[in-house]
Amino acid sequence: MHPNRSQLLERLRNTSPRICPSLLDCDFSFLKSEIDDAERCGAEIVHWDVMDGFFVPNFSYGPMVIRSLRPQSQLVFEAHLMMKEPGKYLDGFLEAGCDVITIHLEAVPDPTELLRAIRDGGALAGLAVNPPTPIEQLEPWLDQIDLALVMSVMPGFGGQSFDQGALERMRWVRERSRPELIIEVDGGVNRTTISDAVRAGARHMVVGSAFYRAQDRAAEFQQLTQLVNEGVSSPGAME
Ligand SMILES: O=C(CO)[C@@H](O)[C@H](O)COP(=O)(O)O
Repeated sequence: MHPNRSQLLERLRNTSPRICPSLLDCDFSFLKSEIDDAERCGAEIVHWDVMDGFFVPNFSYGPMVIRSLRPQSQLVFEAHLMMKEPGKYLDGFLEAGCDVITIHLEAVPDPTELLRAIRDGGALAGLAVNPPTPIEQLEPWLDQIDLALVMSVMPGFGGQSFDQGALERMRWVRERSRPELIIEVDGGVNRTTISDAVRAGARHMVVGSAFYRAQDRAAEFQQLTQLVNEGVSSPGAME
């Protein structure tokens, strides 16, 4: 295994659930300090929402922007590729220094080759599913991924409401996957929804608007962390 990959897996596997601020809701004119602010508040990971205007009806940023910020931060960079043709640009994201790269099953119905390329490139491989996609479609790939991203909104925009159906879908993944698979949830995660997400098995909680639009981000991060810890220690929580 690529040394970075094995070290990263070890690091992400061994600790409790984490909050992953989503940069989609930050102030892009201060991108570096917005990433630093996530770190100041206690984050270990930032979530880059990459949108191509085809897979989702919105644009954001690409590998050049991520590459320019990579030397500026020690945080784990996770790229969520909301792209119709992620394979065309995968090398760019690997070269940009992304630590985790997640592609969508809806965009790549047979992701075997791309998942292998992500892992061979030294990153962790994630596979995402949108709310309408039957969760059973993940099953053939569970052994080929490091992270399963269960979307709790239709991707494209921040600030949407959490789809409660994601809870059952995460439980489904948790029951069928090896314990070290990271289950991630993304969309509408906030003080109201985060504990249920943890109880359903989420280990990475992507939080956009609830963090970046908070009046006091450090206090919000702390509050969310407390709710995560309560979710972990309550009945039905992940092992
Ligand atoms: O991938 C996406 C949206 O497509 C998300 O990462 C959002 O950016 C999360 O924002 P909130 O729902 O937390 O406001």
